[in-house]
Amino acid sequence: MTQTLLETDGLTVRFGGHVAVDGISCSFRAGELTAIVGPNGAGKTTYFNLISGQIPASAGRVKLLGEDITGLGVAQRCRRGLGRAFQLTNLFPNLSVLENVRLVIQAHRQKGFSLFSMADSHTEMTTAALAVLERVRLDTLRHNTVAELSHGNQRKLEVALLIALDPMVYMFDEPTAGMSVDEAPVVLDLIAELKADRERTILLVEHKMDVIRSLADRIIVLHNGALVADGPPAEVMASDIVQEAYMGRELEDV
Ligand SMILES: Nc1ncnc2c1ncn2[C@@H]1O[C@H](COP(=O)(O)OP(=O)(O)OP(=O)(O)O)[C@@H](O)[C@H]1O
Repeated sequence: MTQTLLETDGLTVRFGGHVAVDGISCSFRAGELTAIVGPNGAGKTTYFNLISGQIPASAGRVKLLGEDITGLGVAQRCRRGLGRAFQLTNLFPNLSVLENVRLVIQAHRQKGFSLFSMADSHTEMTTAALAVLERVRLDTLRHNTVAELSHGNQRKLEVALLIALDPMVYMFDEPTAGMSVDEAPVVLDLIAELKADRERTILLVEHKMDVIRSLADRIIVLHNGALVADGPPAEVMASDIVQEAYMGRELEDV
């Protein structure tokens, strides 16, 4: 049986009187790409924020590889294998693209500091960083600073940094938003490549139907903070519940 990597169990967050994520219980298995869809304000980003630890849950649990990580912060979850695309604002805009990737690799490996191994590991980490940059076709821009990159290339760098972390769970939030028609396929191909590695699971918040169709093995639908549909793409997209959610009609009766 395919291994469950990530689970949320009754995950809930309230902002004042508003329940933004309402008791979501869901499991994510290795080798699966799950698209998370729903109308604006459905709770998709908030669900992501709860999983990655950006905001604390009001109730419920998050489990990674069966272990309860609800009480852990973002960095601790990241170290355990939960990877969400970086906010580039958290990086070093005046360092080069290569330096940024190398720093992530270095931080991730957390090797003990040794003068003898330092030179070797520096060379090895540079090689590893370059390999990651080649995968997103940013190797030719490796000496540019992050601040000099176009928006599309900054998004590609976000994906590169995530790959450098080598997580068990990849979380992408509209990874091709703002990219040109030329730039988007590189990122989509990469996500398809990551998916081919049957040991990871990928969560994708996405509005673009063509992207969902080409990548998703499964779709979960959120509406008013609740999980209202879960299944294979063709089935879910054809369901009344999704048709109604996207038409903006009420779901109370469902
Ligand atoms: N920090 C917050 N304080 C108060 N309300 C919030 C907060 N964050 C989100 N919300 C509310 O929670 C609900 C869900 O928002 P969320 O951004 O998760 O939706 P979404 O499905 O990601 O929408 P979109 O597709 O527009 O990005 C919305 O009503 C939003 O206004």
